[in-house]
Amino acid sequence: MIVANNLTKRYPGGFDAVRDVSFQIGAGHMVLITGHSGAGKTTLVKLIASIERPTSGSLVVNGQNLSALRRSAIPYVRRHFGMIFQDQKLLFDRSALDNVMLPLQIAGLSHRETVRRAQAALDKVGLLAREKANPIALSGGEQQRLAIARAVVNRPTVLLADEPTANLDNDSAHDILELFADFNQVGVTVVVATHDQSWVEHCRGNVLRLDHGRIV
Ligand SMILES: Nc1ncnc2c1ncn2[C@@H]1O[C@H](COP(=O)(O)OP(=O)(O)OP(=O)(O)O)[C@@H](O)[C@H]1O
Repeated sequence: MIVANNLTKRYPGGFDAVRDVSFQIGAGHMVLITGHSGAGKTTLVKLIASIERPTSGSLVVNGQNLSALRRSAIPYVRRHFGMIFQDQKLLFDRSALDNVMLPLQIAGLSHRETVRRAQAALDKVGLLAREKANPIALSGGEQQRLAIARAVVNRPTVLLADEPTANLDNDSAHDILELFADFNQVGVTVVVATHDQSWVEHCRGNVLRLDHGRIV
């Protein structure tokens, strides 16, 4: 469950990218954040991911008030999130499998369990046959699926994505939407910021539309 009350983010310089926003996202729901360019979508996703901190208001995720957290507690909270950002930050000096193994290595899992889970995640996104490939050798859609495998390998309760289908052709974009829907089917809360209209149809009533930082 994600509950925002009167959430505001003011960037240095005094610009309010998110203004007095309140909403609730139920556990296991799939919710779209949409709106014009500059409306505040990325900022809202970063607030939920605790990459940015609110200037005022409260944001409670899975019962924890992120606005009141000590900085040192943030990495622990982030473990509940799988995150997919426009700049995927894939490591191009490692194989696809190594990229997906990384979060599990950081979490301290045994090598055997790390390989097993990373291969299962690659299988889920249809990339197991490419496990040894360098990400540079993958298409845009495949790189995005690799980023998704890495985001879900830690079994997050919330999957957050910012424009996950930007720069993809229609077919690849559709595959990504289906993948998110599959994770949502098994109970993962999915929050996606996008301009892509095909997601609006899929998410039906669960759309947060932003206009100049406010929900409309
Ligand atoms: N770090 C920052 N410092 C100052 N202003 C910022 C910063 N990040 C974003 N902004 C401003 O906040 C507003 C909202 O930006 P944001 O990236 O959240 O919008 P968006 O809806 O995701 O846009 P887009 O669809 O173009 O990615 C914009 O006017 C942007 O210029």
